[in-house]
Amino acid sequence: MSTSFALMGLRLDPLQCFTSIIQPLIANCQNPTIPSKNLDTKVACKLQASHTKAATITPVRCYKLYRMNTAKRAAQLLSTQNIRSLFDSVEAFLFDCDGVIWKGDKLIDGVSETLDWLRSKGKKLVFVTNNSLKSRIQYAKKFHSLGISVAEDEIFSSSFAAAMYLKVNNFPQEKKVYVIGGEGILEELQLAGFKGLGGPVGAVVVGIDPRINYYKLQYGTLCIRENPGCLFIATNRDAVGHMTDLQEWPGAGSMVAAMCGSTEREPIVVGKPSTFMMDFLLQKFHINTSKMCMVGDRLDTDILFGQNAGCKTLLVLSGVTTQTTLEDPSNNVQPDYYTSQMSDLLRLLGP
Ligand SMILES: O=C(O)COP(=O)(O)O
Repeated sequence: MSTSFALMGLRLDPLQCFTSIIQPLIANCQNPTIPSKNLDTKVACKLQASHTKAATITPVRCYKLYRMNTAKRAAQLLSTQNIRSLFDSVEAFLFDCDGVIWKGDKLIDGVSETLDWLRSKGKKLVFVTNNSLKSRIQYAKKFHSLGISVAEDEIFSSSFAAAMYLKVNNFPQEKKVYVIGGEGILEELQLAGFKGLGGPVGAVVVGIDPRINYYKLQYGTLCIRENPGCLFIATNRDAVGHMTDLQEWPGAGSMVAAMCGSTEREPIVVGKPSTFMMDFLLQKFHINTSKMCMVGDRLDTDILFGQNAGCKTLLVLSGVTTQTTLEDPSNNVQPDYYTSQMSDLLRLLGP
């Protein structure tokens, strides 16, 4: 028998109740355990929040706690009062690139000095980008051309994630991968031993593609619809990005949406907010995620990625998110801190 829940005048089915209320609540709890996922009869989870004992809770109580929890956790403006505790508790800063480090090919003010200063203070620096146009090697060159020294293995791009997803899932080398996206994906696939041309196609990877056209959509659609078991992988679903300094342009989300429309399938997303890349990051940096701070300009990718992985989170307003969006009542992703741009770390704490 199926059950639905009435919350704030809305009727939610058990799955909606779980994904929109209980999951976010669990993500905010320190030590969650879910004894039962049998949502048809009764939704229950054990909650170990800082101020309550473990208890079985109903969806309504869950919702109230969730509201209390998020209300308490509204983002704090980064200031001289709170920055020290953040800084001292963090061993690694994870930086998103577009909107945090650069916009298009233009470096954001103060980035270079701030990164140098963080390194001089012994902080590990990691760069996590959803933009799949470049491979890790190409990103290292881009950093270099902008006067910043970053090693290839400090960069985690969604192009790399797409190739690693196939690798860890033992994608057969004899099958081919059709790519709607940029050179970065093809280069990472090649480095991982996969081929992008010929047939039979066993996976379609979709990322941002400035040369998207109807033929590519048709070929990708045919592969997914006609080849049994063909994987549909999206590097990311960012709505927009700063492909140039002055404007926001359609992001990979628009190409992925086109493929969802024609295939009537949902993709496996390997970029932020999925924590798939975190496993690779942890192989290099043996640091507990609670000692990491994810710095990003998007709530639904960067900040959610940080939160999903258990990192501290800092939103910068130098990219796509405005303070109005952050404070809008419809926004349910609250970072721990926010500030105008990443160089505020240096301004508030530096010499
Ligand atoms: O360009 C994009 O779509 C996103 O890139 P970012 O993750 O570096 O912000």
